[in-house]
Amino acid sequence: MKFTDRLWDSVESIWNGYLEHPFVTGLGDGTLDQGKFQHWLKQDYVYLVEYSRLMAIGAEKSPDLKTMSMFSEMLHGTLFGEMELHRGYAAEFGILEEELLLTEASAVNTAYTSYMLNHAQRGDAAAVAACLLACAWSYNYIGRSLSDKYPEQENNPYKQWVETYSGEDFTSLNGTAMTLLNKLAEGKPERELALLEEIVVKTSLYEYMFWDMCENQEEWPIKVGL
Ligand SMILES: Cc1ncc(C[n+]2csc(CCO)c2C)c(N)n1
Repeated sequence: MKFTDRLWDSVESIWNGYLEHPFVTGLGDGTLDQGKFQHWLKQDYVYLVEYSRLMAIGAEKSPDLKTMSMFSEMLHGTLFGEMELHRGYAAEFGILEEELLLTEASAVNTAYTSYMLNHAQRGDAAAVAACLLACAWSYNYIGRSLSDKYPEQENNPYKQWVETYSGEDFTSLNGTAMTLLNKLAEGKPERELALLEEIVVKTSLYEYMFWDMCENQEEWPIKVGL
């Protein structure tokens, strides 16, 4: 049994919760409020900057060249594939990239990226791969589920979103993330596997909190004007 099969059993119920989340169903049927989507766009752009640091840490901690190439492939896919989707939507809304980059990360966003960076810095390459997995896998899972459930996408303003995350490039990046963790987890004792599993479950819960944060357009509980 692959390590990712064991992980699937631990996250399945959380991930099925994403599919019922109003933000996610709104993306699928096109009814999502534009202000909520723009909140996601801005928060996610600065999230992806921190997420990119993870893959650079993974490359640095890689035990061999093949592993380094896989982290690097994901880093390239994020900076030049995924973030291009954000830049495209931002241009449609008249938002400049500088404005995206000036977004102050919300409380949930900060907690999520800090959690991953903490594990990535303290742990080995397997811990870094565990931090990356839920993000790549769950978005591909959501994208594919939405394109099955809502095959009629012609008038959906979020069509590009659904197509990007369900498409070949992201399915392949997700495959890389899964192979990477399965390979790095090989031969590890149960105590270490349990920690990797905890990271994947906690990041899955953070993913749920990120959807909630976007649905409710949350930032921080009190505005202090930093
Ligand atoms: C909060 C949040 N979680 C996951 C993703 C999706 N994602 C992050 S990296 C990656 C793979 C390589 O780009 C994918 C699919 C996101 N955008 N925002």
